[in-house]
Amino acid sequence: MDRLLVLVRHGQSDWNLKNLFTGWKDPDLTEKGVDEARTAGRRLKDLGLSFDVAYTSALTRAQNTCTLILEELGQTGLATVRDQALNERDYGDLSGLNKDDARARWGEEQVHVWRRSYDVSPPGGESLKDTVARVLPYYCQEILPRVLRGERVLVAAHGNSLRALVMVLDRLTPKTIPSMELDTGVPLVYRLNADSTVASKQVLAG
Ligand SMILES: O=C(O)[C@@H](CO)OP(=O)(O)O
Repeated sequence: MDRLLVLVRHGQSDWNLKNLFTGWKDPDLTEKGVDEARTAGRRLKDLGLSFDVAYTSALTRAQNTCTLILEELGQTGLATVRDQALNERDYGDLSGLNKDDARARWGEEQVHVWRRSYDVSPPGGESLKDTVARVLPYYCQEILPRVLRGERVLVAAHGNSLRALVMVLDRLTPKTIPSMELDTGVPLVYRLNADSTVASKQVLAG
C-alpha cells in the first residue's frame, strides 16, 4: 500500500518579500509565490502523483498554494480541509515587525533564538514546542489515519507548522531542529510504513 503524505510550504508571501514576521497575519502570495506554487504542482505531476484529500490552514497564502497545486494536477475541486490547527506558528508581538529591525533592536542571537529554537517563545507568541503541541494532535487524529488507510494526502501549510511535523517525522531533536529550514513551494514527499514511521522522503527542489 502506498501511504503517501506530501507536505509543502506555501509560496512566497507578500510579507516574506517584505521580510516581516508573519505568524497568524494573513498576507497573500506574491507573483513569485504563485509561480512557486504552480511549479510545486508541476513537480508533483511529473512524478505521476495525485491525491485523495488535501489539508491546509485557515490562512490565505496556504489555501491559495493548495488551490494552485491542485489546478496544476488537474484536481481542482478535490476535497480540501481547512483548519487553523495547521496555521503558522503565532509570532505574538513580533508579528508585523521587520526581521532586520528586530535584529538591530534585540540582537542577532536573540532573534535567531525566537525564530529557530525549540522552546523559547517570542513575547505573546508560540514556541516551536507550542506549535508541535497544536499541530501533532491534529496530525495524529485527522491526517495520519487517512494516510495509513492508503489515502494520498497533500498538506499545504507553513514554515514553522511544517517544521513541527517534520521534526516528528524525521525524529529531529531540540538540538538539531534549529538548523532545519523549509523552502517556499518545495514539496516533501513522504511514504510511511504501517507503523507510521517514515519509509522514504524525497525533497522536490529545483
Ligand atoms: O514570519 C513567519 O511567520 C515565518 C515564516 O515566514 O518566519 P520565520 O522563518 O522567521 O520563522
